[in-house]
Amino acid sequence: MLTVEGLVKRFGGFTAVNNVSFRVEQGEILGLIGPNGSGKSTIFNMLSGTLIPTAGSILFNGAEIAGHAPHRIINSGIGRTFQIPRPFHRLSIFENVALAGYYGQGRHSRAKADEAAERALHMVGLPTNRHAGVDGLGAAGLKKLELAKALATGPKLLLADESLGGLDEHEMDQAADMLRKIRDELGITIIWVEHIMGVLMRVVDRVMVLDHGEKISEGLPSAVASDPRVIEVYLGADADSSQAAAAEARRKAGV
Ligand SMILES: Nc1ncnc2c1ncn2[C@@H]1O[C@H](COP(=O)(O)OP(=O)(O)OP(=O)(O)O)[C@@H](O)[C@H]1O
Repeated sequence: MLTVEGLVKRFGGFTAVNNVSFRVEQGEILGLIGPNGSGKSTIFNMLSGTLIPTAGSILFNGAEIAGHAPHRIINSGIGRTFQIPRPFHRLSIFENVALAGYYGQGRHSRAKADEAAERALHMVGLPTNRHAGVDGLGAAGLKKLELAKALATGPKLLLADESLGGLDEHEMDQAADMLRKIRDELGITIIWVEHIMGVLMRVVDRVMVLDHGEKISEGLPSAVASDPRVIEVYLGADADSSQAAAAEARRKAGV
């Protein structure tokens, strides 16, 4: 479904993403992890059109989309959530999601956007009535709203950016289960960027690990969690604590 080849992003003389290639198959959940500043968001920003790659190719269902504007990319079927939810506070929950549907589906039909909003809100478990406000939503509710907005755009591929930040353990499990449900029930392919490795490992089919803008490991969660390069760079240089964290990740991943 998605084939990325030789993706590069430079900011001046600094290379944030250096020659990264990967594929995502239809119906897969790919986890994208790496330490702070390793290039995860920069890759998402290139996939969603907010950044233009310095070099490389992004083929989505066979068509080149590298450098396309965000609205073209959304209309072609790639939706995304953002790390920091920024809803319109003067609009209701429903209106926020319907607006995303109106913009994202490129159909300019109010009725279709409303339908998409209703389905998306139902999927994530938020109220579908027209008037419930955004301000009462806590961290978990705002994450759900973010997800509903992305779903209302009608994605075939969903880029989920750090969906678990700010959630407690129970909410994290629920959010991870939600991503799997979106894949299982709606058939949406997902790339999931996340810091919290344990929960991610339980849900994804494959993981790709970045460090300093380069891909350092890729594979099944069980193999990646015990890859010495991942233990060293992602889990920290301290051998004892990194081994313990890897063991914990494997325990949570059930491997
Ligand atoms: N617009 C920009 N201009 C200059 N440097 C940037 C820009 N955007 C990102 N960077 C740098 O590129 C590198 C990769 O950043 P990026 O946000 O992609 O990392 P990340 O893996 O998503 O980090 P985090 O986990 O903290 O979100 C960082 O060193 C960052 O400072």
